[in-house]
Amino acid sequence: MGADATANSPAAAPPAVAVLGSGSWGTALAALIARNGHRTVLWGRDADGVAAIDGRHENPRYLPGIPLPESLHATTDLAAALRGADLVLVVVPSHAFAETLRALAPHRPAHAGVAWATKGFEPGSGRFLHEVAAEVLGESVPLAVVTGPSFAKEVAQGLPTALTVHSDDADFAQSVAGALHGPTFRAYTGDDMLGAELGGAMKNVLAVATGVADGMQLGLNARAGLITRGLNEMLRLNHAIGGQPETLMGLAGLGDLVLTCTGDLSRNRRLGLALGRGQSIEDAVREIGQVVESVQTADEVMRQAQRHGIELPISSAVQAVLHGSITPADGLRQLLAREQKPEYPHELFG
Ligand SMILES: NC(=O)C1=CN([C@@H]2O[C@H](COP(=O)(O)OP(=O)(O)OC[C@H]3O[C@@H](n4cnc5c(N)ncnc54)[C@H](OP(=O)(O)O)[C@@H]3O)[C@@H](O)[C@H]2O)C=CC1
Ligand SMILES: O=C(CO)COP(=O)(O)O
Repeated sequence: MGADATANSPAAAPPAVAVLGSGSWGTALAALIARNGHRTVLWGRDADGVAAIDGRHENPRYLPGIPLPESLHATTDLAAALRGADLVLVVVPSHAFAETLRALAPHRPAHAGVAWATKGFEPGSGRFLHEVAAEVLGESVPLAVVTGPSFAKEVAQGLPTALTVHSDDADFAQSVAGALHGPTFRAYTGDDMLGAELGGAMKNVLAVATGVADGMQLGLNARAGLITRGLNEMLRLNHAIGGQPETLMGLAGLGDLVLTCTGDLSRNRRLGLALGRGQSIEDAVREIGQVVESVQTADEVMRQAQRHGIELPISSAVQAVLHGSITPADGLRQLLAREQKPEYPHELFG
């Protein structure tokens, strides 16, 4: 039997990772990757928060009381965070996505691909984030989206989680998934960035709808009906834009929809609950005190729907409620008054 050529060669060092965005999700993912043994640097813009992560190994504003690994370093210096990185993971809100990419571009090591765990579209244009990334970074840079049902707090606590990494570049998807995958974290891969981004964006809007229904105490039947008809809205828009249906039936769609529509850790669901109980959107967003992506995403989902001539009654009602042009009770009346019809009038899985 021949000798194993790799037996005596040193193991390749795991890729060094720069995580950009030190809110709850960026911190949780950076902690996960550091615990997996990667050299990990977290960049944030808030000097006090960064100092606490780097010095006390805690993010007191976004993940209070959860110990972070000592091996995780944090900095406000973007160039320093990116120095020596083999992989960049962007985890800022969607409204800061393009500006963060423009800021990182001059400092990105030439071989480092860029992934993001941001959910939403570019506000104002409705562009998919992979379109923004390709334009800012260039077509040759490996790109990937990280998405799926994953509350930051639970990931930071080491609770079991599964998510998915989609990229046109299978090797890059594998490398990003490899950095995330660990004893309590399963990272799957796929090649459908369109579907994956659509699912992650739309579920935030639909979580507001179920939150509103629960806030109005409409019952468990209403919640299940909204989740399922919400999935139908996702599938129909996904079909129109050319995403793969199985992506929406997996972690990036159904999985995240169920989590966000039913889990009270969701900020989008909590916004809906508050609106359903009669609170104003301004007060609700202030009380939540973190990013609530649906506020902008509802407009961009409807922009996509109009572009493709697709009717999305639940998403449209959420948009109107978020703009204050109808009350939650009006939204409910509108949905219940719609004509009776087949559950699946069109071919979605062909
Ligand atoms: N939290 C979660 O469980 C999950 C979140 N996501 C997605 O991750 C993305 C980030 O959300 P999340 O971490 O939860 O949000 P948080 O509200 O927890 O934190 C937002 C972070 O973004 C920073 N930020 C805001 N604007 C800018 C900017 N212009 N430039 C740089 N940094 C900025 C904030 O900095 P500062 O504190 O200085 O304001 C803060 O560090 C969202 O798209 C969200 O949908 C996806 C999956 C799970
Ligand atoms: O995306 C998330 C879970 O997968 C987090 O949801 P919220 O942004 O509604 O908190």
